[in-house]
Amino acid sequence: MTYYQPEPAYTHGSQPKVGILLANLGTPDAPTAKALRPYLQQFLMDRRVVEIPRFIWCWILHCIILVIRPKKSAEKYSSVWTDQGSPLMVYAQQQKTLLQQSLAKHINSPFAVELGMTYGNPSMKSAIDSLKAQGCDRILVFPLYPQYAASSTAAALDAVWRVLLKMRNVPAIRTIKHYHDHPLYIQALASHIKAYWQQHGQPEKLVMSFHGVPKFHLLKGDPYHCECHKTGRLLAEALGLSKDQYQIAFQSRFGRQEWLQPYLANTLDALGKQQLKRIDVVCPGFSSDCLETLEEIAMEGKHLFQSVGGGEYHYIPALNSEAVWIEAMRDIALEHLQGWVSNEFDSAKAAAEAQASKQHALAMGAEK
Ligand SMILES: C=CC1=C(C)c2cc3[nH]c(cc4nc(cc5[nH]c(cc1n2)c(C)c5CCC(=O)O)C(CCC(=O)O)=C4C)c(C)c3C=C
Ligand SMILES: [Fe+2]
Ligand SMILES: [Fe+2]
Repeated sequence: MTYYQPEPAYTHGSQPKVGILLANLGTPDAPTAKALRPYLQQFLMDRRVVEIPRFIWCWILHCIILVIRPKKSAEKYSSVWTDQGSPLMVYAQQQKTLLQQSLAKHINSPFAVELGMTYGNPSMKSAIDSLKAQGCDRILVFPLYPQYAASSTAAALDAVWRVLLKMRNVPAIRTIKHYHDHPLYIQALASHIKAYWQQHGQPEKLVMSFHGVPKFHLLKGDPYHCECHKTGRLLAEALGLSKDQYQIAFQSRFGRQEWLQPYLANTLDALGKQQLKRIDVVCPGFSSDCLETLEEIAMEGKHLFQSVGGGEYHYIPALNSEAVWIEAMRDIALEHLQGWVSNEFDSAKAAAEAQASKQHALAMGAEK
């Protein structure tokens, strides 16, 4: 009997392989109360997500929330569920496949890409086990959250550490903390929004909606609020928008505590009452569409805005599997893989350096 899980057999002289672990939140296996209950339990028991003292929270969660919420959430999930499954899962799988294909054109050494979820399936353990079984002894963790938040990014990293704690032969690990201000991410968002406007025209105002977190997270040092604002400012600059042409808001408030403000619901209410002819809403913090964008923003948000006198309402889809986003993901990954893989840039640079040193040696020889 051992505390540590069994290791794949060690082979001498095998070529080191690099694994890229795409980490995302996770989603229920089905849009039913039965599938929602274990998913919400795992999610809402995470101290990163809810920081209320355990003895009080366990009681509230099990006696109230897990009795009421699974059925309500299941109804919402049903309204966005696709033939292939939950939108978050469908897009995450597409991102994984496309990133693998795109990286294959740029990396000349062995690598593998896997998808691991903080909650639900495929679990972080199954993803790391698969990478190890494929021979990866170096892993880059790439959270699909552009802005760092303790309740999203750090929760995903915790899930990775929990797996490593039970491992004898721990791989080398690198993590991507954030890319909220990365020029490639901002460019991907801007070109995606411009393409949408070319097809559908431009609104009076662009609302950028980010997932909210409790306000005390900001007061206790979580940089998420500031990173959302920086993304918003850089995106507005890239789109050439003046301050009165865009607005930042926070969605998905949960519970009674104060969350980051302004709340999206209040923003939509105010803009609707101003009788704006058209607003567009985009969610730059979500790398793919999911319940929170497709139901809360595209459906509920539209109803809110129009029920108080607002005009046209457009939800601009997330980056999902857009080519600009896959290319940005690839280049962000390559930046963090430096020294771990040999890519075509390295090969070209190495060839140029070899050529230069050869010429230098020849010249030195000629001088003698
Ligand atoms: C309880 C507090 C919550 C915090 C804090 C929180 C932070 C947070 N969440 C995301 C991204 C997503 N959240 C999603 C769903 C979702 N979020 C919460 C609660 C908190 N999130 C709940 C209870 C749920 C489940 C749905 C519901 O019952 O309302 C999703 C969508 C998942 C899907 O299956 O489609 C995403 C994505 C971030 C980025 C974040 C912190 C910045
Ligand atoms: Fe959430
Ligand atoms: Fe929500």
